[in-house]
Amino acid sequence: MSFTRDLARETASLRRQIHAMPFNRELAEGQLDPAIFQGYIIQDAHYLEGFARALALAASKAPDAPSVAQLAGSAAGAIAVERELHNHYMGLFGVSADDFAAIAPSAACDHYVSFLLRSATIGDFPEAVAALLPCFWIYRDIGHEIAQHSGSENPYAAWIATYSGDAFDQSVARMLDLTDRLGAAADDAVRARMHRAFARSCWHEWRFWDSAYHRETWRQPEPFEERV
Ligand SMILES: Cc1ncc(CN)c(N)n1
Repeated sequence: MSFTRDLARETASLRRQIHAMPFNRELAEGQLDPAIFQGYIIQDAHYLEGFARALALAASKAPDAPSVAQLAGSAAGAIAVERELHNHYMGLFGVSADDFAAIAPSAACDHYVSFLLRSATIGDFPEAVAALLPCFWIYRDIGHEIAQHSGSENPYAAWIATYSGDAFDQSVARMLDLTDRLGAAADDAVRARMHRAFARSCWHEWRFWDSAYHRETWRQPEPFEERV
């Protein structure tokens, strides 16, 4: 069994739950509340910047030039292609650059990005790649599944087309191939770290959609009066 099949088998239950999330079901039907999608897109724009930084950090640790080029290319692609998608929806929703800048990353977004940056900084190269893989793989699978059931009149068609399109497929295939090669060359300890990093990022993907759907904000302490 290939290493990525093994990763898929171990996270199958969580990944099925992600497909069944109300955010993804309602998006597929074109019924997702636009206010929820708007909040998600704003958070995703924050996420993408951190994701691209994590890819660039991982690229700097790659053991060979083709892997450096692959990860650095994915970082550039995330900024160019997915940013354009975000700008498209922010334009539709009337969210200006200043509005965007005034909205802080959510706790879920901050947590996910921090995890990716930590994996790419403190972790070794295989661990960083395993942490980054769900960002590619889960979106491809969700994009394809939704594309099968949804039409061009869906208000989220541009989002669906991006993640079910050929360009995204190709970048996912390259990431899967890289992970398989790293998994095959790794010893048990490295493979165990890769499994942990992969599973944690799958959980972060679930959490990101869950948090967007419930429009979570940072919990704050109640106002507190000092007694003198
Ligand atoms: C949270 C999240 N994860 C993954 C992707 C796809 N790069 C994304 N746009 N947003």
